[in-house]
Amino acid sequence: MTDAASAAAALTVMTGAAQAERAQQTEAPNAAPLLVAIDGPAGSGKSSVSRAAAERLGFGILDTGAAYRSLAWAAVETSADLDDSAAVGAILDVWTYAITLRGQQRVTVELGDGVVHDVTAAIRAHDVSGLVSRVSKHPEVRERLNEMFRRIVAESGLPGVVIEGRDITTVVAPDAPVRVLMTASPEVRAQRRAGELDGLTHAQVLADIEARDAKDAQVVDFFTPAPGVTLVDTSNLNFAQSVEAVVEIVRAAQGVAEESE
Ligand SMILES: Nc1ncnc2c1ncn2[C@@H]1O[C@H](COP(=O)(O)OP(=O)(O)OP(=O)(O)O)[C@@H](O)[C@H]1O
Ligand SMILES: Nc1ccn([C@@H]2O[C@H](COP(=O)(O)O)[C@@H](O)[C@H]2O)c(=O)n1
Repeated sequence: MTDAASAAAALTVMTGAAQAERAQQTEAPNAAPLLVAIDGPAGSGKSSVSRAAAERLGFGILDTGAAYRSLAWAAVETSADLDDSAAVGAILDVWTYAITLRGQQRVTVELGDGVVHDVTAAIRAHDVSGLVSRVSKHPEVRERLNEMFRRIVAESGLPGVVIEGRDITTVVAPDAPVRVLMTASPEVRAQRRAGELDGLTHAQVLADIEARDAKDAQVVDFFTPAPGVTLVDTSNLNFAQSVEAVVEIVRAAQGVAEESE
């Protein structure tokens, strides 16, 4: 499939100036989607397992880390100080952010100058992973992104959305009918990630993910399940088993909802 065709096949949700214009042209969706909130530390499998589970369920998937990564990418691109909350906020004032909720992930950022950057690959770079905690530590930035996430989900028009990150079960969607904390031991997470990152040893990957988790955990708790949140430890589960575990939790919640109707 060409880039253009795959972008058309996927559902993209825009934010910012372009989103406001689009909202005037389209009708509001009918019902709020069923929300599946998934949190967890780096490399626990949140993104890949959430994506596969969402496909099985016919739901969309919102990867919230992609927005923080895109913001870090944009700060570097515009030489903004990542530690300065106002400078990072100024990017949010002008940017138009778009991410696909179905199909292959595509993330684009426009920084107010009309140039649309496809950052899908760039935001996964090792240096962006090392910088992203510096933008995600700002409470004002988090509040604005959280608003954006809620809007993206509400306007998706989908029957359900799996939304994954660090504070989805606790801050972004604490009332979601399904809330999961996905964990795995640091060694297992590093092992999985090392397979993806050429040139980095297991020890380097382990050090990187532990350092990022430690910084991120100063802002939000994604190690302990909040009350009502189901813990899924994937340390001893293969990929298919992890997906099955999430799908089962969602199906059980759907069954309970149907019984009470
Ligand atoms: N249960 C599992 N068994 C084996 N491999 C897995 C399992 N879950 C995830 N993986 C693999 O582990 C790697 C990391 O998973 P993923 O990118 O989904 O983690 P993540 O929690 O979203 O990480 P990050 O927060 O750093 O983006 C991927 O290569 C994925 O395919
Ligand atoms: N809800 C979230 C999601 C992400 N972050 C920050 O973004 C970084 C990248 O997230 P990945 O899921 O792609 O690894 C992460 O390290 C956090 O700094 C966040 O704060 N809240």
